[in-house]
Amino acid sequence: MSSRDYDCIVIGAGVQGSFTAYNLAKNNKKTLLLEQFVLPHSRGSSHGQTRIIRKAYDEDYYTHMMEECYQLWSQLEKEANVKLYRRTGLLVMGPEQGDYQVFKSTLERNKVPIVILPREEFSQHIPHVNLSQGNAALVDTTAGVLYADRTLKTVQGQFQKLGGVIKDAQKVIDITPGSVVTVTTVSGVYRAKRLVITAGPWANTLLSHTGLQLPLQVLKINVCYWREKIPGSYNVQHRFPCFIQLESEEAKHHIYGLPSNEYPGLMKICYHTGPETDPDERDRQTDKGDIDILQRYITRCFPGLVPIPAMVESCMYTVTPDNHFVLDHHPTHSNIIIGAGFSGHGFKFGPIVGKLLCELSQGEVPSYDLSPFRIRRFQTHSKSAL
Ligand SMILES: Cc1cc2nc3c(=O)[nH]c(=O)nc-3n(C[C@H](O)[C@H](O)[C@H](O)COP(=O)(O)OP(=O)(O)OC[C@H]3O[C@@H](n4cnc5c(N)ncnc54)[C@H](O)[C@@H]3O)c2cc1C
Ligand SMILES: O=C(O)[C@@H]1CCCC=N1
Repeated sequence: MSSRDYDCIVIGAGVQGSFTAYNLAKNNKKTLLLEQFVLPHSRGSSHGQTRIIRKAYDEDYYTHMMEECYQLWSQLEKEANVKLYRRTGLLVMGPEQGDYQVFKSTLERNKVPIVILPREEFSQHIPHVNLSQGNAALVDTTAGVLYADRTLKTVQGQFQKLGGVIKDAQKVIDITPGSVVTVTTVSGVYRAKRLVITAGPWANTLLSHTGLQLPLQVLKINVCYWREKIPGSYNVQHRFPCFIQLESEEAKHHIYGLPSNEYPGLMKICYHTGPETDPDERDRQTDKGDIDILQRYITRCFPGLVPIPAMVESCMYTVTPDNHFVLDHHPTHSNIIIGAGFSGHGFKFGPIVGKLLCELSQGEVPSYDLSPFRIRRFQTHSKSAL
């Protein structure tokens, strides 16, 4: 095997590609992880300080996957001797009869420890928040915060310790499928028996070299931080939880937030959708409709925050029509595996996605039923040129 030949190449060193590469190296596969930008970078979907981890979902299969996923997060923390997760709980609020009931049933059915907060006790448990009229509230006590940038550094470091090779500033510009796949970057040509594509917002750009297009939409998300009027009111050390507002007067999509933590005195609250963007032109997208919605919601429900964002960072979602991931073999080239369309909720699944993409690439039976994540569900959308 020459130095340019690998058992497996992974394209894209975001959370999903990094965990996939790490799993491959753990399985003694000679693995190359290619990244277009110099690492670390803030131009994809995995950067920033924090993400929410939770078992509260409306589908059982996500809650099931999270059972094992929590263990994998904890294993990585032990292995690398680093703290990646902080338990805070997740406050779920929503109109009593809507999605809220579905979340509650999934949590109860799966015996996830929750606390129901009756309206009359709400403010005693969650000060400085107004529960909307007709809304109910519960806390998923297993939920918390993941340290995102630290995770990428850790998992990439562990991958390298296992002998894995990372080449950054190596944008892939061509892929030639075959029993041995040839991958051409701006500065080299590499070959492998198996290829995993985890290119986030650039998935379709890369897939075009393989004759496949998926129904993916790239959205720009304004990551807004809001200042506490009284410092500490929403602080992680004062046990303020993460939250999801499922529906609201202001918005059809979820609004979610994390306690003030990474930037003292600032709480992160975002809207779970945004305007469409070209990933290479993200900062030319200046639509602020999401910020208007957040300002109205914060004024009404978080009276302890100044309703003008103190800081706005940028991130991107790559969404599928049903908001479920794509974890599958390429329909024509079975040695090419695709992890895409994480639809703004994929970070927490990184360890399990990495395990599953590794299993798929090795032709093993995946540990979970992947039918919700198959490409063929898009049959009416996907434009395969093959
Ligand atoms: C604001 C925001 C908040 C979020 N909150 C949560 C949350 O609370 N909880 C949660 O679980 N999830 C959350 N998510 C979602 C989660 O962060 C994403 O699902 C996840 O980061 C997607 O990772 P990825 O590896 O697929 O993509 P990316 O991180 O974008 O990685 C893809 C990588 O591929 C590289 N690449 C692309 N093309 C090429 C090429 N040609 N050659 C080489 N490299 C290439 C890119 O540069 C990039 O580094 C949030 C996302 C955002 C934006
Ligand atoms: O995945 C998550 O937990 C966050 C919060 C809810 C909306 C999307 N991302």
